Amino acid sequence: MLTLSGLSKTYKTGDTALADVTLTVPEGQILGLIGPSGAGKSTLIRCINRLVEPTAGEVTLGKVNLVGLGKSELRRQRRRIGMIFQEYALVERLTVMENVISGRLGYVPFWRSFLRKYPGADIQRAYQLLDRIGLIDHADKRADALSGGQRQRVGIARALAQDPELLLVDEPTASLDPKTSRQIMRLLTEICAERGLPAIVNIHDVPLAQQFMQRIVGLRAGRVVFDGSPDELTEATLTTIYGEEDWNEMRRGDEEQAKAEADARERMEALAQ
Ligand SMILES: Nc1ncnc2c1ncn2[C@@H]1O[C@H](COP(=O)(O)OP(=O)(O)OP(=O)(O)O)[C@@H](O)[C@H]1O
Repeated sequence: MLTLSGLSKTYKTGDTALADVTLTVPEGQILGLIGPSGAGKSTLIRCINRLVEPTAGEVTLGKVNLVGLGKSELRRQRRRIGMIFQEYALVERLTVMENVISGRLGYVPFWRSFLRKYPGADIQRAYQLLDRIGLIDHADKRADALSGGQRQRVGIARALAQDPELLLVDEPTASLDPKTSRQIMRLLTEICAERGLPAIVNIHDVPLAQQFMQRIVGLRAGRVVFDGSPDELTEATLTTIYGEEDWNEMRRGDEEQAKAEADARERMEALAQ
């Protein structure tokens, strides 16, 4: 379980990105973080593993408050948190398998990783993960030979190789087309459910969040302005989170996207006849 208490962040520039955020994410829950640009979503995710230092508040994972830990203890505690990034952050010239197993880096002595001598159990586990994400046949391919969706699958498997107790996911589908985005979200939610793994997903796509998240937290100007289930997310609440002008614009964008997808489907069907 993850608990944030009074979490705040003011950058040196004077920008207050987070103001007194308090929330608990129980085991197995997948929480979507939505809000306009600059609302503090990335800052929130980065404060949890202290890639950004919070100005005040606590981040408690299990029984450990991560705020205030010294460098080496923080490094150890970070193993408990898997990160999945928008741009996948794979090592392009390494193979799929090597990328997945690099999730074990925090656990093996430096010389072993340098010589690429991972323990047999780690290798076996990495193959199991590759099988789970449907890429076992691509194990020996270089990461740069994969499609965007496949790369994000590798990103997911690498985070899981770490055996995390929490997943932090930063805009996982921002570089993917709508269909692949749904496949990735489905995989992510299934895996969290299988393992009882809690996750916080920074997601800019509201319909995708509504379709896949169990709980949605809306941030605006660093504060939580909505915390509830996807079906409680009404037009009125979305207007509160995004502001009237931005929400209307986003909705128009979504409608145009849906229409473009429907047109493309129709054209494909006509070609197939
Ligand atoms: N390194 C930084 N130094 C100073 N200010 C920052 C820094 N990073 C973020 N900010 C400011 O903090 C606020 C929150 O930014 P953050 O990136 O967390 O928002 P976000 O909701 O993730 O936005 P987006 O959806 O555009 O990525 C913004 O006002 C931003 O300008």
